[in-house]
Amino acid sequence: MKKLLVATRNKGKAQEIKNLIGDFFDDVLTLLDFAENIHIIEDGKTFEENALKKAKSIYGLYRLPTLADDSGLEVDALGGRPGVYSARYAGDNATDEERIKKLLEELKDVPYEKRDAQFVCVLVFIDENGRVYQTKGVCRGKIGFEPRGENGFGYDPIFIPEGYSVTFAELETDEKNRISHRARAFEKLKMILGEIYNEDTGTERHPWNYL
Ligand SMILES: O=c1[nH]c(=O)c2ncn([C@@H]3O[C@H](COP(=O)(O)OP(=O)(O)OP(=O)(O)O)[C@@H](O)[C@H]3O)c2[nH]1
Ligand SMILES: [Mg+2]
Repeated sequence: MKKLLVATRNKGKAQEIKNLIGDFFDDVLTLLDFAENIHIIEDGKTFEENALKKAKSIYGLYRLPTLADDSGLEVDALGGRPGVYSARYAGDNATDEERIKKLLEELKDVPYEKRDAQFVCVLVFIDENGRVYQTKGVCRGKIGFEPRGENGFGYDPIFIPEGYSVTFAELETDEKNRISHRARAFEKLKMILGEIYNEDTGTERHPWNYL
């Protein structure tokens, strides 16, 4: 029975990760399944630092294969903000609605052609031997003028991915999971997992950093 621990307390993210991880593990647990309230302080300046800290903290406690996802929304007109502060953008206990409201307020005078943004996802995976692997995925798009759609989580109702006229929250779950920043980071992670866990494929090993 091969277990994966996912170092997240975010329900929307946890669900997407379960959809995206494939069949490398028999059981995928997140911190939401744990009775203890494990809290990791995300004080890194980059997604990479925070993802590594989350993965190392949980691996250090259980020594099982562990995955962490640090992600966020970078808005060009705001010089990349909220970025690593996406979760805390409107204060520690704010809701998704409050974060969206604050962002739309900050962008109220910015015209559509200047509302470019990107979602970024960095994954750090630590295998049962303590080896660390990192991948990254980016999805570019625009910030809309009002929230639209019910699917997804977080900033999804205001993010319109490139090549689309609807928001992430208006897309079917499967469609978001084909094109999102997280989907792109998972494509690369799954190549690595394939090499770690299906060693008999006879293929050349790739460099471990798939950034
Ligand atoms: O609309 C969205 N669609 C996405 O696909 C997405 N991915 C990330 N985010 C937002 O970016 C922050 C991540 O912060 P984050 O990586 O620290 O996660 P978190 O604190 O929510 O949970 P944890 O994994 O740290 O426990 C949070 O505000 C998320 O809402 C998204 N928003
Ligand atoms: Mg967090």
